[in-house]
Amino acid sequence: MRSKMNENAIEVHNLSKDYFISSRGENWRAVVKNIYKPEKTAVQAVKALNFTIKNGEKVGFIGKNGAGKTTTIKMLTGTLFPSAGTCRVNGYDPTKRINDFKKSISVVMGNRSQLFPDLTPRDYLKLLQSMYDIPEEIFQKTVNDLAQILNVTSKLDVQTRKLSLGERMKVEFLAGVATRPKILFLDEPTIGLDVLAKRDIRKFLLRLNKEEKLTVFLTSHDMEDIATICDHLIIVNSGQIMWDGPKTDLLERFNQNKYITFIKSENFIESKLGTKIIDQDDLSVTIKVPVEKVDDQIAQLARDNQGSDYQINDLKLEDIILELFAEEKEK
Ligand SMILES: Nc1ncnc2c1ncn2[C@@H]1O[C@H](COP(=O)(O)OP(=O)(O)OP(=O)(O)O)[C@@H](O)[C@H]1O
Repeated sequence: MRSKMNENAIEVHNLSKDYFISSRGENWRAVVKNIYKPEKTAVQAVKALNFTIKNGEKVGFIGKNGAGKTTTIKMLTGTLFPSAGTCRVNGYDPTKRINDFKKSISVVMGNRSQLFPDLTPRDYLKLLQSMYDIPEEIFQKTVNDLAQILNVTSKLDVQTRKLSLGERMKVEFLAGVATRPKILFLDEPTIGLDVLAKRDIRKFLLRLNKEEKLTVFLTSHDMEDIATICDHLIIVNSGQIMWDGPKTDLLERFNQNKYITFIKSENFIESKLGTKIIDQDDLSVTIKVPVEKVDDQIAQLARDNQGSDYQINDLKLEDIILELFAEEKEK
């Protein structure tokens, strides 16, 4: 049943997913035994997730490989049943897979195309138009506007198999939003794309979010994607939530420090630094220093003749997330 207006876009309560995999056995005896009585081991991919996403938020769902991101998206979009817990998406229970629910969301996966290689994008879009029963005039305007923002107008009548990866992904995006979903789920959507294609897609998402209040749920290993698009971050580790909150809160938590990167001198001695090394190679080294100590630290390094070409940088989102994972490991 549809819940009331002004609802949250996504509500997740204790959502869990276990996969069961059968082991083949270490020797032929075990293999034969397994045929008659298969032994199954459970993989806990998602462990009791709880989070809420408001309408119109742009959420970055971040985690290392195997953290449970795709599994979560599959449960939120109704392609996988949870082992425990519940979720509501646009007020619907995804497991019911009713048409109104399916029409209210779209999914774009960077590694799986939804287009038909033999059709042109325009033919595919017409198919969507009739499936979603969208009036001709509105649909044409939507497609033309969106194609222009994405710089793919000239590609709409080219057979899909002849498009480059970037052009195809742009058409996937276009098709994803041409049906006017309320939530767009994106799983690694810019994987393998060049900087220009990424820029067009980021601009496109920000515009749709602003103008249409489209809720965006994005998983990406590209921290530039996350940093430019998202305002709410959920970081997962081994199927559990490690951080859930506004991006600004996370940046603030780490903004008491700066990174200093410099070229090592011939006299460079690690033990003289007196501070944590973040990264180093044969040529350069990066250290983390509290903001108020940056000047003193550089003066000291210069006095000790430790290096040259000092550069002071803020911690980027990518660095912060790496530090969060490091903190978690130390616990
Ligand atoms: N069909 C499946 N059967 C068994 N185990 C699975 C299946 N799909 C995923 N897993 C396991 O569940 C865990 C979570 O996988 P998932 O694909 O959700 O991670 P992810 O965060 O999306 O990773 P990536 O960033 O690499 O895409 C992993 O340990 C994975 O091996």
